[in-house]
Amino acid sequence: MKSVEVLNEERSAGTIALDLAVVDLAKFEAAEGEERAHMAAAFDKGMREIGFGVITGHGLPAGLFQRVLDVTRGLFDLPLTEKAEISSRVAEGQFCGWVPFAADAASRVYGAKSDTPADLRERFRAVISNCDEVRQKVGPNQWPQSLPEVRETWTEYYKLMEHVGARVMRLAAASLGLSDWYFDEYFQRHFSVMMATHSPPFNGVAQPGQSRCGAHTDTGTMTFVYQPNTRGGLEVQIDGQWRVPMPPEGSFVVNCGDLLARWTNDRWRSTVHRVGGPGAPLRERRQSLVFFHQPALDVKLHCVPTCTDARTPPRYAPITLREHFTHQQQLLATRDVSIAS
Ligand SMILES: O=C(O)CCC(=O)C(=O)O
Ligand SMILES: [Fe+2]
Repeated sequence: MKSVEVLNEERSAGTIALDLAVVDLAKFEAAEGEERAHMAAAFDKGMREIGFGVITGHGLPAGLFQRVLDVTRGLFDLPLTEKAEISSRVAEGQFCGWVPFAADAASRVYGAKSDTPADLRERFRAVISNCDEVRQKVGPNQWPQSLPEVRETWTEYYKLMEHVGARVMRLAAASLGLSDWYFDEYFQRHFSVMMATHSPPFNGVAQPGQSRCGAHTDTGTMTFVYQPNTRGGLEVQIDGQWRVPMPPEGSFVVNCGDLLARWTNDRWRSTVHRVGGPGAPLRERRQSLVFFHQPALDVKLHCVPTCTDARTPPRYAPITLREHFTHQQQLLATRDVSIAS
């Protein structure tokens, strides 16, 4: 068992690539019989053993990633006074909007000590949904008035990602031996969060254990990460070593969060990861686009039926996403968090 602090201080293995199962979504959807079963099995194996995979063939238009990165860079480059106007800190309970550089630490949320150094990144988050309960949970979106293209481009990306998320959950269903549509109903009023991160070029000396985003697991179901390059980027902790996924250009790294691990009775793994840890190059500006695809807030998630049998009873009680958030906060407040290595 390693503490979060120890994980944060462990040096990046740097260039040791992490091999991930790559699934071409369009090919999967067109495949039949043995070929389809083979692709589903590869995804299942990746989620069981590593908790991470790669999605290609998602159909997002060429150039969209770069457009979103460009307009969002414009947002991050706004004067601080303008960014303060769209801050997520304007009101209690407000979630959408800009989060300043080094304002918090993902590891702290995960349970690290409160003096864990802050993450070397700023963020912007939006939830483009009309569902009442979703809006109530996150507050209004906070778009920069001087850059209308941010709202337009983000809306385009978010709408396409809703669809990619639903398609990947069909792949997930097939991988778990369920009917393809098993998860659809849970995502009807989904609570998905789009987030962009920005780490400006860093020439200073990072504090011990400081990174662009400290060691943590994701809370929700599936996370889709697009990063334009891997330098100073995502690192995944496998067998005690920090390893670097090397996804093909234009693809997503996809990972399983705590709630999906729970839903699958721990058949799938929610694996510890971080960004630009000690030893990683931080001199270049880094941006990433992260889409947390999550189910409806108030639908009970019962153990996936193919993940339990007479010898493997459900380990956890049914739970909703909203209850899961509360439950995790309570756990973090009380436990001395250590992570199995
Ligand atoms: O920026 C990234 O590539 C991923 C960040 C991350 O893991 C997170 O915020 O949960
Ligand atoms: Fe994460």
